[in-house]
Amino acid sequence: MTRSQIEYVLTEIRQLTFDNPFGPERAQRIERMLKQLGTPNGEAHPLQLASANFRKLLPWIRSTEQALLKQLATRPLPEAWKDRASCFAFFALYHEVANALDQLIRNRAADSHQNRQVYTKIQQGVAERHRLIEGMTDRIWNQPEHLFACFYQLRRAFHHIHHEIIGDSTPIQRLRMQVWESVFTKDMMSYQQWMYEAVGRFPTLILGPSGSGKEIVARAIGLSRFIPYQVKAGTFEASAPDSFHPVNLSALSETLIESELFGHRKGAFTGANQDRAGLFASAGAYGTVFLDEIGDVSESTQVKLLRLLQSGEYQAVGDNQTQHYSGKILAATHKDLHAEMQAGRFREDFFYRLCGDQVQTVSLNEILKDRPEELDNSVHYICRKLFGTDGAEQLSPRIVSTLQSQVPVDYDWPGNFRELEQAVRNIVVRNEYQAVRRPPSQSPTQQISQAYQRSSMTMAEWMQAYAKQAYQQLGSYKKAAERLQVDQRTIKKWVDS
Ligand SMILES: Nc1ncnc2c1ncn2[C@@H]1O[C@H](COP(=O)(O)OP(=O)(O)OP(=O)(O)O)[C@@H](O)[C@H]1O
Repeated sequence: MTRSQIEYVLTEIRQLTFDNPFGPERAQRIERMLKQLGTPNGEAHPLQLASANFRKLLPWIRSTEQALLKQLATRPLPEAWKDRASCFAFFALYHEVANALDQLIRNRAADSHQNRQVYTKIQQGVAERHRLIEGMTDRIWNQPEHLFACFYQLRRAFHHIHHEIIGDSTPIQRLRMQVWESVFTKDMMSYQQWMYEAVGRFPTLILGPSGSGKEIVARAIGLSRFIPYQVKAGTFEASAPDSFHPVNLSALSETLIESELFGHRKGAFTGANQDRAGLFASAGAYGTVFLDEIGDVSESTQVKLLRLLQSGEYQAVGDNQTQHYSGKILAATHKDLHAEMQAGRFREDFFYRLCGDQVQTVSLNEILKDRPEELDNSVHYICRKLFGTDGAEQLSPRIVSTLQSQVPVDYDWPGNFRELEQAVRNIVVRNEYQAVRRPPSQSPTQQISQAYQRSSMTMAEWMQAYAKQAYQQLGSYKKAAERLQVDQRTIKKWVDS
């Protein structure tokens, strides 16, 4: 290879190393590089989880590396190339061990023998590239165990985001990019050098309509956390596949929520027959607790969670000893939290503590508007989950055509993917799906003014709607009762009815 070819590859690979793998720039860059470099002579790279173009590019990496090392045997690296050469070494070594990392991910159980084999490969890989990384003083190169932990995290994140968040529409591509950034930030280099611990603990709020994949996004983020590797034990400090701890807060009573999250002591309440550790204790420092339906929790739980977010401190129910949680918190809701805050049902301080970062999921309607073919993809994905690959091949074309003939073209899928899953099951069983159209949603003010013009509400409905409007506007039962000059309990009865 010529010197200018080597320099070109070094420059582009530096960009490629830190490009978001789910962004359009990466695919464009790879295509440009292949155009510039031509088809490689080497064997196709056996990397499994990669696009065809990327596999074609990898032999170029190998030959650039050989040419570079040959050149380095006679003269030192130009100063301006050093940083790029180190990135190049990172990229080349990562892809050399990527299949072995995939194997670790597939083999869910911790296996110290397998971990040690990959670790040794990384150590050898660093040694072989010592001339490419000369002068580099950062942790990545001086602690192979840190490099291993970074590689393992990168691969896990790629794997989970790729496999969990399905679809080729633009909004879904954007969502995958957003999730990658939520894990690694936009500055991957600083993340891997020194930000990984702190950023890993940033709480993240996932917002979006019901059934639009908030839990899927939470799983992808939670399972992609950085976990240090312990050389002596041959294990990671926590088991990655067991590090995600979800809880649906709307399904539990107040006492159960606190017991589930914080644990309880024996005798703390009726039925507490023995001590029990809560989710925060089980999750540990490298775990993630996912608080689903956070918009539904009471003020008292919000206060306890706020304390935990601020100081890491909490107490088990019936215990006065303080415990600490230093893992990650993810929370999700389909509710409009700004409206909830205005109405006084969601604390502002809690909201701001929760959203170290925010991710917004996408409705099925938005996806289908952008790319109608996604209906086929989603149905195929759902059928594969229900009946396996062969079943999906057989069933999904029939299901798609039934949907197309029975569901109006402009149907907006209010229940999102969950509704589509239901539709698939209905068609499998009864060969039909009856989509229920909802009336377009109106604000309380619109409803009241229409009803006023048409005199279409009963007196009781009128009082109820008026009380709700006052409650939403003023933010508390007390203030609404004062304004409407009625008893607070009356307001509460109307609002909650
Ligand atoms: N992009 C997608 N493609 C196909 N199926 C999806 C997608 N996103 C979500 N699903 C499926 O839709 C169902 C609902 O997803 P999930 O539980 O994550 O939604 P949610 O937003 O958390 O809902 P809720 O607000 O009710 O908790 C799941 O079975 C999931 O597998």
